[in-house]
Amino acid sequence: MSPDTSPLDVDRLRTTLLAPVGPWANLDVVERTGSTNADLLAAAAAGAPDRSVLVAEHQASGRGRLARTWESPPGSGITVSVLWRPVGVPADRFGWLPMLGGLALLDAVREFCPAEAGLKWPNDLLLGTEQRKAAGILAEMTAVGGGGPGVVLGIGLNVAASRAQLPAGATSLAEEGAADVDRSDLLIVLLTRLAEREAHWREAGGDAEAAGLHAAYRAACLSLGMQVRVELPGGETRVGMAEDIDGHGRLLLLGQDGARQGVTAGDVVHLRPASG
Ligand SMILES: Nc1ncnc2c1ncn2[C@@H]1O[C@H](COP(=O)(O)OP(=O)(O)OP(=O)(O)O)[C@@H](O)[C@H]1O
Ligand SMILES: O=C(O)CCCC[C@@H]1SC[C@@H]2NC(=O)N[C@@H]21
Repeated sequence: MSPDTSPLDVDRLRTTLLAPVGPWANLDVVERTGSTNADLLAAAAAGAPDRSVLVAEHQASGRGRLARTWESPPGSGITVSVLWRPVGVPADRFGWLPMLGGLALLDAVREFCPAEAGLKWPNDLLLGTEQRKAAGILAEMTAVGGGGPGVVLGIGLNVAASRAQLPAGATSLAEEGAADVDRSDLLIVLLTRLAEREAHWREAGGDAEAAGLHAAYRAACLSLGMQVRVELPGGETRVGMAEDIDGHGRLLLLGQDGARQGVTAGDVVHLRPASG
């Protein structure tokens, strides 16, 4: 399997996705950068508009949660960041954006890949019978000022890479039965689904229940119903049944003593099956 797919068709992306035809205000595709999230956060601080998109063919220092790295063999996947400034939505509801992004990603992946797909709370897309990680999502708040509160949501998705090119435990669409995926087609579907879900959420004032997000996420989340061990900063761990996601996007754990505790996504160092 070759890691190389055709280069992204920038003209087609722009004519399909940019206003007035499409939902996005700005779309740049760069050949190479360090991190699309870092670049778009800097652009946001300099006043980049709501609904800006940045895509990289080669991302040399992609970042994941908690200063981890995101590895992406050049031209073999999708590395994209979007900027939203959801005017009118209270910032304490922005915690739903990574999950909204996960649902849009799942919609897109299911159109191209026959394998079983689901979401691991809060930010991973898992594929196949072994439930390996094929994509990750990183949401970062924009700096205060620079055009109102906003969020940069970054998505890394493995499309054509072989397992040998990826970190242990990872997989790609190609490895799970989706050969020869056209990355431009996939990116168009992904950015369309992202814009639809976010517009719906924004119209609902960020209310995940009203936007139907809560129910959709519950149905897509593989973590729910499992006994899990959550490692928190400082080495603290919590074990319990992952019962639900609450209105703020926190994972509700039901402990063996019957007590319920909410876990915030940003605090999770690791979330694993309790037996693992
Ligand atoms: N292209 C990639 N595909 C899949 N996984 C990757 C890729 N690049 C990096 N990773 C892994 O993603 C991890 C970051 O994701 P995250 O913070 O969700 O941790 P995790 O290991 O997936 O979760 P957990 O420890 O809770 O099981 C990195 O530590 C890295 O091992
Ligand atoms: O699994 C994770 O922890 C999240 C990974 C997020 C990776 C994407 S790739 C595009 C964007 N730019 C980055 O530097 N990170 C995100």
